[in-house]
Amino acid sequence: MLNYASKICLAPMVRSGELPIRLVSLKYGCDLVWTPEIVDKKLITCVRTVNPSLGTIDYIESKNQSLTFRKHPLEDGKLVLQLGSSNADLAVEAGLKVINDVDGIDLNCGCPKHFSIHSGMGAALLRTPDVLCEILTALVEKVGRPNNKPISCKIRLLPEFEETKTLVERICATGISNLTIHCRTPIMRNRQDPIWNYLPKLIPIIQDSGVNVIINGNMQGVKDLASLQTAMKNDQVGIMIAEAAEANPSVFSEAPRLQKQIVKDVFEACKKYHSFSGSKFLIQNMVHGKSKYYQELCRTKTFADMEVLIERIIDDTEDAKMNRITNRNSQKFNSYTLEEYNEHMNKRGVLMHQFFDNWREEEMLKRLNDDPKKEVKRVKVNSVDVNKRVKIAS
Ligand SMILES: Cc1cc2nc3c(=O)[nH]c(=O)nc-3n(C[C@H](O)[C@H](O)[C@H](O)COP(=O)(O)O)c2cc1C
Repeated sequence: MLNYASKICLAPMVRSGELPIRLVSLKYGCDLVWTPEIVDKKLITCVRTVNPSLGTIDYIESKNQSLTFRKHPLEDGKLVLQLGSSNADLAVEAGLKVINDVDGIDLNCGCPKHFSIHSGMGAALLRTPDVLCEILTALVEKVGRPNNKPISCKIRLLPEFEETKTLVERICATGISNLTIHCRTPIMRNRQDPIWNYLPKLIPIIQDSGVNVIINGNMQGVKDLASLQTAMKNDQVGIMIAEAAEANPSVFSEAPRLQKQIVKDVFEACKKYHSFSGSKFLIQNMVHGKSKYYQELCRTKTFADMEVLIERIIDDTEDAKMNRITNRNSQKFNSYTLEEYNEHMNKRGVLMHQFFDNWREEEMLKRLNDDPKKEVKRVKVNSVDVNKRVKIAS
């Protein structure tokens, strides 16, 4: 049975969390990988096929023969499939279909995008806790337990502490094994710093009910796991990374690779396992828009074009963007040498300590201001401006 404690994980990401990124993340030390959200109805219509030439298991949508999900044996013991659902029966049917090929099933309860919430899925489930818990209970009883596989879910915070706590208590009573908290409210965007105000009160409630916790929201690399654990004095909590890994999946390693090296790694996996258009999207996320290669990359039309370009990038020791580590978070791109990157990550560790050392219940449990148009009044734990942080905390 999958153990989620103290793990560093690749987040579910539609389009981005496809097999090449999952494989490269695992190569650089990621412990567990999530698939992009797959909607229950779509998964149900898929046909499972063994692909002998690639050694993969493929789920192909019967209507248009498109590849919905591809699993590689290197993912064995580490793969969580994320479902989008608003119906317990459909979730169970979809879960049973894939359960033998994955190590756990996760329910997406955090996506705020229209395509998810208009049909009651994603973040809409946070406002329909009866449906949310019915789906989780059904998945635990009918998919997880009979197959000895864990069920988990990923949520966002609600603006009020008490309503978040009540929801979390209900979710933990469904029998799930892990709860991932994306520390933003549903209307917040990734460009906004996540909010950790509720964590010191929420995490013990979750862990005391026997459920593991993973923290998501602007995590930037493996050092953040150790920093967060020591700052929180909690060696069981794990972290999940999305955008930073989308831009450079070697952030799971203590010494992330330069953009040009990582682009090469991802390209090799793409050529083997992914479509050209899907691959181009993945690689565009790794090439800084200000790199002189970005426009050329956008113009490539085949894997062969792309390969020629990537060889030129590898040989170029001058391009400042490709010869550094790009760390994308909160939709900002920053480039570092390895030394600068380590310094940046160490500063984050200091900030995490300061945040939890200075945490004050009466101040932190106030309603979260989640209006993206207003200056959010909260402690900016993720700013690297230590002095500013100290001023706020004092
Ligand atoms: C391209 C992209 C696709 C995403 N798709 C999903 C998804 O399928 N399921 C989900 O729960 N969250 C999804 N998310 C949200 C991430 O999993 C994560 O919660 C969010 O980006 C915050 O993490 P970060 O600050 O490390 O980026 C997506 C995010 C991005 C950037």
